[in-house]
Amino acid sequence: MRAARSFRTAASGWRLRAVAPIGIFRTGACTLPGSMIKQRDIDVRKQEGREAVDKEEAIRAEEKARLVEVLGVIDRRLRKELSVLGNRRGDVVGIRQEFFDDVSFNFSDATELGETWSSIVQQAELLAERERSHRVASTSVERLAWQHDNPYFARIDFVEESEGAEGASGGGTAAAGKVESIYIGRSSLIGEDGETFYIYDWRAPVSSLFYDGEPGPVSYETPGGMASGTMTLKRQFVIRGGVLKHVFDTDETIGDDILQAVLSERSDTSMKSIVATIQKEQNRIIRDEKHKLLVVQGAAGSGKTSAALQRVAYLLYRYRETLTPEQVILFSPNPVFKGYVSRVLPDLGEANMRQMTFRELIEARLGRRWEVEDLFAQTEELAATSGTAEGESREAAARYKGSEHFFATAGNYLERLKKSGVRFRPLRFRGETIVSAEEMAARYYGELGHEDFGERLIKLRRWLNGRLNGWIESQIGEAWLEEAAELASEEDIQRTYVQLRREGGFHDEAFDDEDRMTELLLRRVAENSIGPLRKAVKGFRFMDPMATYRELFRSRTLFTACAPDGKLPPRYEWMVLRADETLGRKIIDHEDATPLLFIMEALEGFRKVEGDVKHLFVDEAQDYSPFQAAFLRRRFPHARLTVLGDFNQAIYAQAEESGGFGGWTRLVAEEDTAVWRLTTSYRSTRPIVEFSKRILRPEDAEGISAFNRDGEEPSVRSCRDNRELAEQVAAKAEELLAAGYATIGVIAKTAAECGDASALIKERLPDKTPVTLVTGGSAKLPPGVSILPSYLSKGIEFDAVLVWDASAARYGREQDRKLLYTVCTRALHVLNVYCVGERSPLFGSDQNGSDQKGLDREVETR
Ligand SMILES: Nc1ncnc2c1ncn2[C@@H]1O[C@H](COP(=O)(O)OP(=O)(O)OP(=O)(O)O)[C@@H](O)[C@H]1O
Repeated sequence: MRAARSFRTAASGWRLRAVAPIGIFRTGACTLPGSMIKQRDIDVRKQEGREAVDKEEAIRAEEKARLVEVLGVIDRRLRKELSVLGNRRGDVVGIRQEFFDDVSFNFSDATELGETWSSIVQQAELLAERERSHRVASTSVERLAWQHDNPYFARIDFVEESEGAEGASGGGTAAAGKVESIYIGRSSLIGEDGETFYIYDWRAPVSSLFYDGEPGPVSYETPGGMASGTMTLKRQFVIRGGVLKHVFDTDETIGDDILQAVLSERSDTSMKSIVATIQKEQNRIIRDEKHKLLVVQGAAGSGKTSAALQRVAYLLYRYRETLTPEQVILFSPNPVFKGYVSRVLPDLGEANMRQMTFRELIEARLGRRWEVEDLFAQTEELAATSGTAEGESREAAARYKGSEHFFATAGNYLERLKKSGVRFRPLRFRGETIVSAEEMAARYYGELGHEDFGERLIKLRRWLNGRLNGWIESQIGEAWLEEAAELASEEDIQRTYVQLRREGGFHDEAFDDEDRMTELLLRRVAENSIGPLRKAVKGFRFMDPMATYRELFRSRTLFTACAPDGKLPPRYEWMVLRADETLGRKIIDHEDATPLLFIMEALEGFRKVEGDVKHLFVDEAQDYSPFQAAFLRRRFPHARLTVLGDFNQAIYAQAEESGGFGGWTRLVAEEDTAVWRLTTSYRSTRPIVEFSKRILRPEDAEGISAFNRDGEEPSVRSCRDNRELAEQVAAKAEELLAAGYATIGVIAKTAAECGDASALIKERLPDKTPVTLVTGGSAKLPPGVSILPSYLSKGIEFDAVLVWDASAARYGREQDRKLLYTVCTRALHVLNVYCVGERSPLFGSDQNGSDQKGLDREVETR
């Protein structure tokens, strides 16, 4: 039993239980029945209580003294670094101001020009070097400043096995046979002697003892093998503004009290780091270095994203000599999420990894040539056509085109394309064909037929450029060109003149300069005229991936020949008609975008492959189709994968086919794959977790548990119409803001509903209340009231969630179950659901027959 004392701290408002050092209150006296307690026992207990308090005081005094010592070291270091920073800044400003004073300009001839150029380069290099040093000094100052605020959060005392278990607990460095006190913080602090470790970085091997171990025998992994010993003490601190607020000793892995306090805090518009309270099962994910593929299936709010981000920080620390932040990519579900998580790494003292959405990848490659539908637009359209024959066909097509079957079909198609079938676009100028598509195909499959795709295309490009050169020659003397040359710009004439001079023209012995000038000018003008063709050739646009891909939906024989089982997919005929409507008009449905890009990149020899990327993180991985998973693997062939998701939140049509993480786990050999489960939900209060779980089918909800944090029971309320709904939501939002909640999410199913909701809510709130309509393009989550569609709420969280119209009409189908669950699990402290008319049956579809607990409190407002 741990004795505990409750109090509220002035600074943070946390409600903490200060736990006395283990053993201090362990008297055992409480086991006696009251009537049997004699005066002697009471005296003993009083005495023991006094001793405990004395010991607690002694601990506080010891830790305060140590903190003062550490802050002193930080202070001295900070002063030194500030002066270095000042000098560096002076250097940079000086060089910038005098940049051109130190460069001697002379353009009189080529040699002088060369020298001028190299002196500019030298100056630029000097400036870059000083700027780099300035950046290093400034990062160091920044780190020391936050270290001064909160230098460490934990201490463990550890005796290594070989050293014996004797020795007194206390500060200082280790000596053989002595207890080593290890203080753990966000970043390390080493004394000027280079040997005294005042603070260990949370990512150091020994720090894992804090996350994984309890006092007693422990071991941890070091680069040189396992180290074993005994942990004699585990202590947690709350230090703010350089002041020791609380000290807790604990015999648990990470004490509940601190976690309770952290989770009860108000949320922020940016995600926070969790280094002080990483849980054992999360630590395993963060520090895994063995596996090429790490799959994390975790309940909503179980810390998948948090674990992923701390893992990035861990890897950047562990491999700091060989891994740069640019070699790590995190695929995020949407731009809002990107903004939301972007502070975590900088707060941990690391530069951010690259972040992108799958949409951005598609847009970068296809968006300039074609109009590409995004996942959100597809989702909105599926919602709008839901229940119609058209809607069902579209949904089936979306699922199929994301399937492994279709990936295999596309792979087989590529095999056939090696022999025939790639479509080309002719090079034409003013109605005249310079090179026809047939000629290109003949060369591609003739002379170049033995090369692989990438090489073929490069050689074909070279050949086409040769053909264009030949065509220009053939045009000299043609009337159109002479006319165009007469209208040549001043600049063209001057450039031609310079060219001719460089080639040795206009000197005494030459008599034909005029003719050569004319000829060169004609060539220049012809070249300018076919500029767009050259550009197209450079970008491989003579190859037509769209027509090549479309062929699969034109020829049934071709499709069945490529399909692994020789069969057409269901609704193939519908897909053929749809392809005419969309691809035929250069519009790309979301479900066609990845297959088209795959074919295009394969035909280009995957020249955009990012072989340098060493770690790929995919968050909300359940939303990726198996096709997309396989495509990413192909695109980042050398990257280790960390894939995080929750199949209970698979809300897109394309993902349903994958049935979990099959699409991902089949990408890497089983022995190189680890699958971890996170079952405890830390985000939401217990009542919210229990409420949300009942939306799921029992077999899916099984195993999800709530971290023990109390809160108010969620409620489901009925309203007559949207106006009354807005009335209630606006009133609740005001009440919550007044109560100090910082972020309130009003989550509607679609963007269209959000537009209505936003107008109605704004009308009912005072102008000063911050209300923001969050759209697909929003990159930041503002404080106050955010109104957003369900799919944009993925991965983020709010102090309070007000669900906008969860009626049977909006969330009535089985397919809506996971969406509704996702929406409800965004809430940290408060969840209120509103419905216009009949509430969604998904709330009451508890298959055990019991009704929703929250529904007991339903308020009938009619
Ligand atoms: N060990 C921890 N210590 C403190 N807070 C934690 C811890 N683990 C998770 N949390 C908090 O729980 C919340 C949910 O975490 P996170 O967003 O990482 O979960 P998730 O599994 O990615 O959720 P979802 O799948 O629902 O988006 C965050 O506020 C996070 O800070």
